[in-house]
Amino acid sequence: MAPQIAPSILSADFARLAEDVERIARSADWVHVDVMDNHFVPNLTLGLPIVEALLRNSALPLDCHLMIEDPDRWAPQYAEAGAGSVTIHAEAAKAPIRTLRAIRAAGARAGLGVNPATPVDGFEDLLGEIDMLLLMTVEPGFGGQKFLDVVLPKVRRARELIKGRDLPVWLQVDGGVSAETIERCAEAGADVFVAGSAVYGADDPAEAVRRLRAQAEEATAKADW
Ligand SMILES: O=C(CO)[C@H](O)[C@H](O)COP(=O)(O)O
Ligand SMILES: [Fe+2]
Repeated sequence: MAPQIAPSILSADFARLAEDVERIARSADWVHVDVMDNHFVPNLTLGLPIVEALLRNSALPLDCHLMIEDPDRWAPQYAEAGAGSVTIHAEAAKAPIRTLRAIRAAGARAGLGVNPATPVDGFEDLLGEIDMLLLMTVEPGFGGQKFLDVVLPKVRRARELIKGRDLPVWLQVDGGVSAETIERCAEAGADVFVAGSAVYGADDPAEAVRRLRAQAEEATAKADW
């Protein structure tokens, strides 16, 4: 699967969200939307009404990353609203299989997210229930943090597990992904790259996306997975 770039609007201008999404519309694949509830993570961002408004304004699929305490209750509503993908956190979900199935039944890709310290071994039996595995490469909660190299062996391990089962599961890295780190992520096995500050902190966000894509494609072509 060709590398996908998903700019995170966490680093966009929240007063001009539609315009900032439009700025990357022709170069990005997905728009990554970080939903934070100030309970699962110590930050508060946006919720369903804003996602619904973005859905009316964006031609790109919305990739909703739910960093919330009660994803079992909320995730299906994001899928029903029309999100392209909905990711719930393994640390937060109490009924992950039911919730992942509800996301898929509503027509969205189902994602499972794991924090930097959560191992992926133990979730291999859920791989058949998901379309994407999201590995946090920073502690969730804020944009602009430093990439955690310590997660890279887990990216490799996750790629092995996905390959071993021959499943069409996207492997997404999220946090601190930039021109300095994207190649290491691609070499380790990631194929979806979330980048917030590296895109919206650039003078030309669309060009930043194109550069990240070129780096990811080159590193993937050289990778051994
Ligand atoms: O989920 C997230 C934080 O919890 C964000 O998606 C992520 O941090 C993107 O921002 P940046 O690229 O600036 O790290
Ligand atoms: Fe995210």
